[in-house]
Amino acid sequence: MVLSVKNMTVSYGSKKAVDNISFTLKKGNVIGLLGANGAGKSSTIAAVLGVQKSKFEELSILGKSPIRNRKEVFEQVGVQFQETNFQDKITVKEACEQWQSLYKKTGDLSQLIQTFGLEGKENQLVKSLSGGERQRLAVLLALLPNPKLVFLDELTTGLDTKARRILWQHLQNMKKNGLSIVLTSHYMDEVDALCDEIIILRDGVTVFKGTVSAALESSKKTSLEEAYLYYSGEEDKW
Ligand SMILES: Nc1ncnc2c1ncn2[C@@H]1O[C@H](COP(=O)(O)OP(=O)(O)OP(=O)(O)O)[C@@H](O)[C@H]1O
Repeated sequence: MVLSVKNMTVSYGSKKAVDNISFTLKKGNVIGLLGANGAGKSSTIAAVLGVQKSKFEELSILGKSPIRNRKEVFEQVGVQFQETNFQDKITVKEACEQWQSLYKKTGDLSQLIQTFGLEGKENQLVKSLSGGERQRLAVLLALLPNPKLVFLDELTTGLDTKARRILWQHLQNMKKNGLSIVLTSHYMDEVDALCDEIIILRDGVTVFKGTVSAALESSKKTSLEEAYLYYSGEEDKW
């Protein structure tokens, strides 16, 4: 297993933000964490990465503890944050080089710059990139260590239709080459295109875990969006 989480709970004071979540992820598979705003997706990722305190029976990434074997594990793991905080006066190239220096081995930077449509923008300040370009840079940085597992938080928020489809295509190819992905998304077309399995969280509780087709079957809905709304408790709620 690339990732194994058993009975993990994240609490903020007396509030349980994630209640007893369990899941596993195999090589080359994609799992989607879904749920309304505040359902516990980011807290789950932070706890799995070991940056948020949690209680658990088991937590292992590539067979090791991300807490005890932090350095070793994170050589092989990429993380895209919802809002990557870049320094004010840093260029695209400098941001990539800074990120590269954190890892012993990285993938081919110029290839990735091409893949993510940032060629010709290497010397541009990151803060002057468009929102979509900055988002693509954040995904590029997550993939820069040539990871075995990558965490993508709100992967294509802010990307236009074409950019989303190109990105899905790239991820599907990387998946075929064995990349495992944990992603959060509010877009069910994206989930449908990429995920082998989904977990739907509602107030921190896992209300559905399984494949997209199992979600359709058990909810008796005809689209993933409807099934998602049914499970997440967002139906008819503003
Ligand atoms: N540091 C914190 N202290 C107290 N409560 C927190 C903290 N971080 C998150 N929470 C609460 O925990 C719950 C889960 O938040 P989390 O950010 O994990 O949700 P999410 O599913 O990622 O939401 P979104 O879709 O809006 O990003 C929310 O009710 C949130 O207000």
